[in-house]
Amino acid sequence: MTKIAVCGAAGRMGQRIIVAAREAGCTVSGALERPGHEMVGQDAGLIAGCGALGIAISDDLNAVVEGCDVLIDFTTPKVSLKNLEVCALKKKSIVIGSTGFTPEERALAVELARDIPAVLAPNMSVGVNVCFKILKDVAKTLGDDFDVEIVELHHNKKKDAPSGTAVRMGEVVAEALGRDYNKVATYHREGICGERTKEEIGMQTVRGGDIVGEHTVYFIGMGERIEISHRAMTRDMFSRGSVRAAQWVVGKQPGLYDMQDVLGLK
Ligand SMILES: NC(=O)c1ccc[n+]([C@@H]2O[C@H](COP(=O)([O-])OP(=O)(O)OC[C@H]3O[C@@H](n4cnc5c(N)ncnc54)[C@H](O)[C@@H]3O)[C@@H](O)[C@H]2O)c1
Ligand SMILES: O=C(O)C1=N[C@H](C(=O)O)CCC1
Repeated sequence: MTKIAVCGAAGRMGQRIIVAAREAGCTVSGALERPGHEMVGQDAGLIAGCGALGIAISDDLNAVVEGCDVLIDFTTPKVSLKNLEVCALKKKSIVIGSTGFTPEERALAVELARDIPAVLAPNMSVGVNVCFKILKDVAKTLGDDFDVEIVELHHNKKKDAPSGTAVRMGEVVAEALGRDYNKVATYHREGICGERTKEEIGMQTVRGGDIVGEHTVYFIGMGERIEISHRAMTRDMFSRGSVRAAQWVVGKQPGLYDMQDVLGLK
């Protein structure tokens, strides 16, 4: 039985991951929260709503990592990089779902995962990862004749924008079209901003209420339009995906993997 520890245990995702780990027959060996969090000391299972587990939420990163096979971390990029560093020191695996990494932070993650197997993915759902695959084919087939715009919608508590999933969708499309995402991504249009260039990929963000997560990539041509959409109705496919990644990653060769590797979609 895989021993899973969860970082961000009292968060929206952390709670669902604890439930998913139990449902998958894994042992929840530890649960972490930030020092000073009001849930530190409380039973992780009671907080997640799946009954007492006898595992108190802790703020002791070293002790929790020591006791697990793999740490599942849904927090923030800075916290995730620290967790990756500690997992590397203790030769443990890690699955990171946090989003909002800068290119420099991502490069650091690759470096830190040199000696341990790690998964870093902006979206753990099967559906979104199948969309990544479809988007590559569609973009390649349509080529430069269609304008690409990406719109994402999330809840009003989300801290990063655009979503990690939207950024990855933009990267996949840009790569398929032979463009540099960092040069062609267009996050803002206001005033007399001029006609749209052929290369740009528009990225639009909507925030409100309790939207779990919705993404649409528009391929807009002359007289026709293709829309590829994914709508998440609950967080459960993210949490189940992260547990699947945790079970997969333990024992793999060191290096930084993504969900496409886990699902065999490459
Ligand atoms: N990859 C995916 O499939 C996927 C799906 C959903 C959310 N996310 C991402 O996961 C992250 C978390 O999302 P959320 O909605 O659960 O947020 P949240 O704010 O509900 O939960 C984050 C939790 O991390 C805790 N935390 C902060 N610093 C910590 C530290 N130093 N040690 C331990 N815990 C710490 C917070 O107290 C909080 O409880 C975001 O980056 C989000 O974009 C990814
Ligand atoms: O709720 C969130 O936050 C989500 N974040 C991920 C992202 O940024 O792509 C995945 C969907 C939910």
